[in-house]
Parts: sequence; C-alpha cells; structure tokens
Amino acid sequence: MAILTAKDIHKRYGAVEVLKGVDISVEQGEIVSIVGSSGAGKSTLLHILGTLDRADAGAVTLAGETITRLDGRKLANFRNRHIGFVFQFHHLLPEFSAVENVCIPGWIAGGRKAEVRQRAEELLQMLGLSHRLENKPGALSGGEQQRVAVARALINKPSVVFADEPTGNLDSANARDLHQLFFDLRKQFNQTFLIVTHNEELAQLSDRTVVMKDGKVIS
Ligand SMILES: Nc1ncnc2c1ncn2[C@@H]1O[C@H](COP(=O)(O)OP(=O)(O)OP(=O)(O)O)[C@@H](O)[C@H]1O
Repeated sequence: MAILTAKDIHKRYGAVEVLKGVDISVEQGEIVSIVGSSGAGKSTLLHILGTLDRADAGAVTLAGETITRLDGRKLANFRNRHIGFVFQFHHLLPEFSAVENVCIPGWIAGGRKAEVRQRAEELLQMLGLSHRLENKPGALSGGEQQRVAVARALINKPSVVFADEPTGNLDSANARDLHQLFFDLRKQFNQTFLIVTHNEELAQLSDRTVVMKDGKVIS
C-alpha cells in the first residue's frame, strides 16, 4: 500500500517553473532515493511532500490524509506526528543535550515526559550513542550529530522520514554508517525513507531511484 502519493505537483518561484507536473508514489517500508542534477527540483519536491513548502497545484496524500488541504495548527500537528526530517546540516538546538534534542518533538506531540525520555534513550542506544546522552551537539562529531538528528526524526514514529542530502556533510566512512542505519531502521521498524542524495552508493543501495530533470521525473 502506498504511504505517500503525489499527483501532478506544480511549483514556481517567480518566473521560474521549478516543478512541472511531478507524480510520485512510495510504499510503506520502501527506501527511495531522488537523484538528478543540481537545480532539477529535488529539494523543492521533498519540501512539498514533507509539508515544509506548498505546491501551486497538485495533491499530496500521506498516511491517508490529503495534506495539500491542511493548514495552520492541523498541518503543524500532522507534520509533528507523521513526518520526520533529516537535513544535510543537523539543525540540533545547541543549548540542549543530545537526549533533550531527541525528546523535543515528542514533548511537542504531548507525550508523557518520562515515556518520551525512555524512547529517546532507547533510540540513541540503538544508534550507538548511549554514552552521549547528556552531551550538547557541539561536543559531538559530525557523524554523531547526524545520528542524533535521525533519532529526533524517529521519536514520534513518523509515517515517512524525509532526508535531504543526509550524508552530504559527512566523510565516506560516516556516510556509509548512516546509510546502513537507514536500512537497519527499515528492518526493525519497517520505516519508510524518501531521500534526496547525490551519493551514488546510497542511490544504488536504495530499493528504487527516482530521477529528476528540469522539474520533471524522467525515470
Ligand atoms: N525559495 C526559492 N526561491 C526562488 N527560487 C528557488 C527557491 N527554492 C528553489 N529555487 C530554485 O528552484 C530550482 C530548483 O531548486 P532545488 O533546490 O529544488 O533543486 P535541487 O534539485 O534540489 O538541486 P541541488 O541538487 O543543487 O540541491 C533552482 O533553480 C533554485 O534556484
């Protein structure tokens, strides 16, 4: 069953038509990479699918909800519950510890403090970071920071994790570890991932690649 479906997505910025009618569908538990040359519209598409940006036309359905119809608090709640994000740069909050950074979306979702904390600790343990719970992001390596960002993305058991160049800022050994982690998480939780990447290795490991060119999916 498709967990994510987008039909005929259009987006323009001023005079530039960035997305020219994109269709995409992702099954539950799939790991799909979006690839293509710079400026093809990959990040724009990912942001629209992940509710961070709005399409000018077209419909996106995620976990049975037509998200293109949601706005305001309903949209924010939906994003918090159903969507996890991992960006190229971790965007962790520098004043909070690793475990607090992971907890924050869980607290926003209204989870009980102790339960959220326990799940955050379990996730960080699973990601090999149990010795780093109380460290602030600045004290962690790039690979560790990115794993904390993955744990944060997972805290509310999202329907889909969207990742935009998640290993673009890592050396190849750390990148490989993070890629492996995505597959481990799929195995363990049947987690769905949609990833924009220029990393050939990750694209090849994926179940499927979607190739974009000039605002369209070409294969
Ligand atoms: N907020 C914006 N305002 C104006 N133009 C934008 C905006 N966001 C993206 N664009 C333009 O849309 C086009 C597609 O950008 P996008 O970032 O989606 O491409 P991409 O395929 O992800 O590229 P890259 O691989 O370099 O990240 C580019 O020409 C970009 O300059």
